[in-house]
Amino acid sequence: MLELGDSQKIQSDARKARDLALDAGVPSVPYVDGCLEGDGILVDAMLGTGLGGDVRPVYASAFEAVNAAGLPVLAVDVPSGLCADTGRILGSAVTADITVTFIALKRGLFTLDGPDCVGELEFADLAVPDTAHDCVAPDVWRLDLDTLLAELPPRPATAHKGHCGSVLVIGGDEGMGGASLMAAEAALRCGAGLVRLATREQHVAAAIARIPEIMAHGVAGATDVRKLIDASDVLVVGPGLGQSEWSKACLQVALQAQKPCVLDADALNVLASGDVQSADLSDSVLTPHPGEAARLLGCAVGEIQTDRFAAATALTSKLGATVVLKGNGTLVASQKGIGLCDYGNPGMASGGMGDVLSGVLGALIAQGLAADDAAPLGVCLHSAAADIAALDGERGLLATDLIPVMRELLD
Ligand SMILES: NC(=O)C1=CN([C@@H]2O[C@H](COP(=O)(O)OP(=O)(O)OC[C@H]3O[C@@H](n4cnc5c(N)ncnc54)[C@H](O)[C@@H]3O)[C@@H](O)[C@H]2O)[C@@H](O)CC1
Ligand SMILES: Nc1ncnc2c1ncn2[C@@H]1O[C@H](COP(=O)(O)OP(=O)(O)O)[C@@H](O)[C@H]1O
Repeated sequence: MLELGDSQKIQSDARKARDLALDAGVPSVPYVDGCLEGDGILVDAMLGTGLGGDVRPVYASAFEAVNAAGLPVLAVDVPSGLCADTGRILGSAVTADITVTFIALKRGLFTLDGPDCVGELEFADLAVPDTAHDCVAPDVWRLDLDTLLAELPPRPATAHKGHCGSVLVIGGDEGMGGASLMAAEAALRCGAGLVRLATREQHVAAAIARIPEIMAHGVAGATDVRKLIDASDVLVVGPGLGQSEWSKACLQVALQAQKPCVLDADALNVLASGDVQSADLSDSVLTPHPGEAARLLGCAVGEIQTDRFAAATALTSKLGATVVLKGNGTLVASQKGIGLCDYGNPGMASGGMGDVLSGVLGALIAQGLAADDAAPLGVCLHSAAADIAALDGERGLLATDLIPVMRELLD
């Protein structure tokens, strides 16, 4: 046992654990620079869930030494330096190979920096009885794809395309026709009965050539879009929408329609700019990445990432919608609480991933799910598909690679 800091100051349970170790004959020596040479396993039991502000320099230098030692690291409960509540590294943290967490899963292990510090996660309940857990309501739910998939009703044998809902994707300003096309393709492949696309005229031929099942329309402005909105059940607005006058007119008419919407990308940016009048979004899903979330809340990206749980809650309260705060450990916030998706991988950091997600969500709402049920399922489906697709490698993973995998998972 290597003791870091003043052992006289160790209190409560930490002191009990130290005394037990000493009573059991575990030799104890002070931690000094260079003492980590040799072989074996490093057990990181330095700092835990009580950590408040940034770690002090003496700890930070020990963390760096642990990380540089080249030995396997097992962290107990939480890797030292990681905030168990937010998943943020508090200045410096241990990067573990395995973390054994006790009694309950801590939400910070699953989002932001958490997964990078945790390594493989093991859970030990320490035989705490269920009655103790019954006294504490979890504030975040870990989403499970199989459980969520069970909520999607099977198609009746008599189903026809009119039963499966119609999605209208609105987007694809100059230079971004691909974004709205990816959303439309994902919506069709995730089971929407009909998919229409309202886009710039110049993208129509390419859209039909790639996917003739999509009804692609060139729209010049609000009047053209309104006709398509009237024929559709769910609107997916934003992929490649841009922020031009055309973009604003398309978004405004969509919001006025009071139909369930999935708002993504530039729809969120235009909404944040205040250039359109918002509407009742209670049946809608908004899918900001941290940059878009910052614009919507009028703060810096760093503030969003400092506490993603607080940011997701603030967004759902401010906008009155189900909110998907994207990124490593995506959060789904609604009136039901916060769901956390721990599927997904860094291969997803490539253009178009969010556009595909918006189409998935549109398809699920079109098939009868409420916004706050479609969002957790769609997010898990998308990220779990990315994990399967990334078995061929994370680098070079394309957003459209997810689409056939999602189809398989859905069936
Ligand atoms: N093939 C296509 O047509 C594509 C079109 N796209 C569309 O392009 C439009 C604009 O996308 P841009 O990428 O320019 O703008 P973004 O708003 O996505 O990104 C602009 C800036 O926001 C911040 N940001 C983005 N992601 C972040 C994250 N995860 N965490 C923290 N900060 C983050 C960064 O500072 C970034 O430089 C959207 O409408 C989008 O749908 C993109 O989806 C890419 C593919
Ligand atoms: N490192 C990561 N780990 C897990 N998921 C990620 C990671 N990076 C990106 N993603 C996911 O990929 C998608 C990216 O969406 P977005 O940033 O809107 O992309 P785009 O604007 O190119 O469509 C989101 O679903 C996000 O959660």
